Amino acid sequence: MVSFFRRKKDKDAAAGESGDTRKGSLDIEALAAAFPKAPSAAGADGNDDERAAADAGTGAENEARADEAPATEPEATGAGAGAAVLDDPTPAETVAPAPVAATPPLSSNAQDKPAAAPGKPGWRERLRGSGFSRGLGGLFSRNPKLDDDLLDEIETALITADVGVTATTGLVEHLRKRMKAREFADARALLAALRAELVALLEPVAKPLVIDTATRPFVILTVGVNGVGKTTTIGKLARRYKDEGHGLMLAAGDTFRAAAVAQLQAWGERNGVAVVAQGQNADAASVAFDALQAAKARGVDVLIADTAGRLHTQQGLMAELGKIKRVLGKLDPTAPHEVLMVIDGTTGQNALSQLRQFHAAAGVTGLVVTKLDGSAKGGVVFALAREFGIPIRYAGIGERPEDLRVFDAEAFVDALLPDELGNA
Ligand SMILES: Nc1nc2c(ncn2[C@@H]2O[C@H](COP(=O)(O)OP(=O)(O)OP(=O)(O)O)[C@@H](O)[C@H]2O)c(=O)[nH]1
Repeated sequence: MVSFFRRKKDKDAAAGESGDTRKGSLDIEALAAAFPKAPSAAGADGNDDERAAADAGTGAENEARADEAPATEPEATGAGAGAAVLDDPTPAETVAPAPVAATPPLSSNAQDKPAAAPGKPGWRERLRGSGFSRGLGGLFSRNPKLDDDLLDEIETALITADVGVTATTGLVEHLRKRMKAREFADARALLAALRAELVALLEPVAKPLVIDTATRPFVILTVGVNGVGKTTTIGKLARRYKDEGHGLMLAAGDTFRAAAVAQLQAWGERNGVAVVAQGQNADAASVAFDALQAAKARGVDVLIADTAGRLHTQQGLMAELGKIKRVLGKLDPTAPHEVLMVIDGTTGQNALSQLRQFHAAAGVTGLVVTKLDGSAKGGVVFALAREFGIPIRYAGIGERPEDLRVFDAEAFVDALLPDELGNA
């Protein structure tokens, strides 16, 4: 049987993997529409126009470039921690832990969901609904024959699950060769081989983030497109690192979205972690600068800086990431020590062009793939691994603080594959 995707493959490969901008812009619009935000009043920063366009999902982002140079970069003054060193003299405010009762909910429904079971069973429980799991599960529940049709159907299932044409073709053609060489006794043996190949694809990128305790503070800069879960991930990381005994500070560098600063402060309050903030519309680089100064002065182990979501096509906003990095580098030439890009697992193949652009602008050193629970197809993780080889540090498998797992190639693959093989 020649699958639908086999027929479409050449066309899709040309459009999707060679960076067809028209297709990309449709994906971007869909993404922006999926995470609508009320456009805020435009500030003095020309970047606000880009942000407003992105948040309103107008598709005007390509025209709304902010061409002006980023605002004046703060100088390393040797001033005390938290000192105002900006053109805008708004002092940085360090939020001390507050009563938990005052903390707003993490999100509308996060509180009501049952916690994921710890360890590998949590992966399977959360990823069962993924497109990947459903596609292959349906296939193997029919006891298929070991033949070319089965490989075509596997190919369709993988592409449908966002694995991408290049990665899928590589996997399937290798399995086909092995089948022709009579390596497999039956379909189950083929599935076992598929599992091994999927794990082998992910193993090189399953490299946990190691906090270098000799570097103090170890600075993590989080970046990503709007609404992918950056602030939520920072909250989860704060909980994790605090539990591991690290002294922490957070920098509320998402100064665009009205609720982002409050959201981060809520996470800080809940976990007893100080948050450096200057409020909405402050210069993100200056927040990062103040926060690093404060973290150094206090001897904090880990500083995690949030940034506003930005579409990867918005050149002015992408350049702002470079500015934040440069400003951090004035206080510590080795900072940031990790540029952690958060990617929404439901984004599909558009995640590849996002990562390409963010990597070019900010030098991404690690990934967090979020929202792998629920409706995510899961396959994009394989496409990212194959194309970039950038370490995948964590997987977000829910909204609760404990729903951030160190990325584990075997646990992830087993959670996606039919029950009889997966031992997660
Ligand atoms: N189901 C699920 N939801 C998640 C996960 N991570 C984050 N979210 C949700 O995604 C939504 C957006 O998360 P935020 O942390 O606000 O995203 P952001 O990237 O900071 O957003 P911007 O500031 O607009 O760029 C929230 O409703 C989160 O609860 C995850 O792993 N699974």
